[in-house]
Amino acid sequence: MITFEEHVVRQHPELGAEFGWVLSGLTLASKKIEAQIRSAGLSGVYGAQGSENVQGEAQQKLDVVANDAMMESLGSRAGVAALVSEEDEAPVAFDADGGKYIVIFDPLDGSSNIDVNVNVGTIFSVHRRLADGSLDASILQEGTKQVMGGYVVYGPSTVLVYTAGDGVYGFTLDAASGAFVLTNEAMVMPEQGPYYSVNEANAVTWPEGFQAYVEMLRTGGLGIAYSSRYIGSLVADFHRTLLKGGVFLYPPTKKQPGGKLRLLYEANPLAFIAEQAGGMATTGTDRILEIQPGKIHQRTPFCVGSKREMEALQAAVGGKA
Ligand SMILES: O=P(O)(O)OC[C@H]1O[C@](O)(COP(=O)(O)O)[C@@H](O)[C@@H]1O
Ligand SMILES: [Mg+2]
Ligand SMILES: [Mg+2]
Repeated sequence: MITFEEHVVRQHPELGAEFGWVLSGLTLASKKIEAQIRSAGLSGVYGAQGSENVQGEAQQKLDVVANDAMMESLGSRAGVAALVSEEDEAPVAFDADGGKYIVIFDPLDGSSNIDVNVNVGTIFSVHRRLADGSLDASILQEGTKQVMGGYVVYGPSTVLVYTAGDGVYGFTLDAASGAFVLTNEAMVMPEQGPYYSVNEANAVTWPEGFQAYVEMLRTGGLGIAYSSRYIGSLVADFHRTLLKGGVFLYPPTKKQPGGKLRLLYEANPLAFIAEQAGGMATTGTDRILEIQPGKIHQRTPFCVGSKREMEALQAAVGGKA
């Protein structure tokens, strides 16, 4: 039995003892979040909090519970310079001078699905604090600089997936031991898959290239009779795409011409995992991991999936293949 912490420390001794603390903070927080989700109906934490986050989105009670769990579990750890959350306007600095790592996260992804008992998750990205830069510069690094990208899906099983740049590994929370145990060694995304995943209600407001692309998938242009799947929890839609192949898209829309999903704590960690698994992640035209972030809550169009579907997308929307 190999646990998540043991796996990372064995594969990446260069990350140092402080990184072990970051890992134990991440697993502690996700176990707290999973326990709250499992008993949400009993403890009355379903529903809206009655407040908005910095992005003007209605916060759910569980968004706040999950954010508190991440802040408490990671903030007290040696090695953490700052935490950046979807739910907080500004970074929260802890050991800004001594801490080596910055953890950026979406504490609970898929909020709109919480009350109906559909899979939700936590997405995280870890950067090194730059020795000679400000905290802001350390936070606003390109996705290629990530030390680790990962997520936890709270589904029928609680599953953690991570990459630190040498492949993708999956772990399942073992209720008996309370540990995330290695269950998916060296995960590889199929080269082509049976599903496309997109909120088609927005189709009429997508740029033309995206409309033509989805129409091409629907009419057998890639030689497969696709099925559509859309959960509306990015983390769960991504997890399926990683395991089964295909493509997930959140194109620009009339309402959100710059895209909906957030670069630092949604797109970047998942793009890192996708590439490490043999897939691709772009805005349609540009590689996600090479975008220079300008602000912490920046949004981006996000397209991720198998090589075959992604190359066809690049061709349809005029990007670099
Ligand atoms: O409802 P839409 O517009 O299809 O958007 C769904 C997307 O929004 C999100 O719920 C946004 O995440 P949060 O719940 O963390 O705000 C993604 O998980 C999902 O992919
Ligand atoms: Mg999210
Ligand atoms: Mg969220």
